[in-house]
Amino acid sequence: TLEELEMDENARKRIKVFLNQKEKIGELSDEDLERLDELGSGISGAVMKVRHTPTQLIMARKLIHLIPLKPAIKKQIIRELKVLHECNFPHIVGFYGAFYSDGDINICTEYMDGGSLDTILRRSGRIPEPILAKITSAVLKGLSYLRDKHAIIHRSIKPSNILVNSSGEIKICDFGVSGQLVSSMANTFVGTRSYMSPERLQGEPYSVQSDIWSLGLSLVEMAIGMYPIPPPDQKTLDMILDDNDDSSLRQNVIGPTSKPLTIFELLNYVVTEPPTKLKHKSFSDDFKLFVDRCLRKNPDERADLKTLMNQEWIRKADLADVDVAGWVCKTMDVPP
Ligand SMILES: COC(=O)c1c[nH]c2ncccc12
Repeated sequence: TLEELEMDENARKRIKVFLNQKEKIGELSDEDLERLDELGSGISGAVMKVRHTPTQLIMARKLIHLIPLKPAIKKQIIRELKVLHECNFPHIVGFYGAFYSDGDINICTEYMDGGSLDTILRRSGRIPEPILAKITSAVLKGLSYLRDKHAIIHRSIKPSNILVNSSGEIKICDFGVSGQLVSSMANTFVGTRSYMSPERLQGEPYSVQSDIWSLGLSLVEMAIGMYPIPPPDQKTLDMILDDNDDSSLRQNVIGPTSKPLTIFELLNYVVTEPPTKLKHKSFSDDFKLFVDRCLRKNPDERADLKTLMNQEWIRKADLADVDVAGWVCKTMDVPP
């Protein structure tokens, strides 16, 4: 129940509002959803902004195209996704329901008007450290909720799976709640970049420690504004991060000096080379220490959730008063 979870009062209220809106929905179906906008076309499927006509609720609808799917497998995935109805937490995106319709698994969730952090990053260049600290605290709480209450590990922490809205809420989505869906999608990995930990890339058994690696890599990317493998050389980093006003101009002039790595070279880099570090005077020592604790190649040396939640950088973040809502509205031209 919500009572047993430590939540502040207004977080509890928001979840109650969400749940009683959800009661009006009943069974979701394709003909009740009116397409409004495209939110993102990832590799695993597209995400649309939709309106549920019977209730007028605005939702995000993710379509996962999995062919061929035997009816028994489809039914198992939809059944396993029902666990999402019990995932009610301030830092987990709300779930309205899942259904199957002409070849697609449809997952309908809460619409977040600030969108995902990869979109934000493309718009804003990079994310200020105080905002990143709030984001990290939210992600750590979300990961510990999933593990402690549902024994789930996320499996794909990355900027595109962290969502924000104009109320300043920060939530994670797209976690591996359905084992069957995870295995049905296992060999559909496509893409030019990876947030996977070295142990997972090498097919070793992995745990929530693997999510910690992905969090660390995502933090470096959001802090410097570019995918951090291979790590940019110090000159490029100084060029990007030194607070002279024409740094954005010079950033275009500089550009990547070496040719981009192929996906194989990139994955090989993660497994064979030393981990990326955050090195620049514009970042606090606490932040650099936190990232170092996340980006250890040996999962046993990598800090665990509990340790990270007690790190100085996070303790200060939880006490800090940061206007996340204002930052989201300014960055995404969303009305406050
Ligand atoms: C996979 O889920 C999503 O991408 C999203 C869930 N809710 C959203 N709201 C805005 C943008 C993307 C999403």
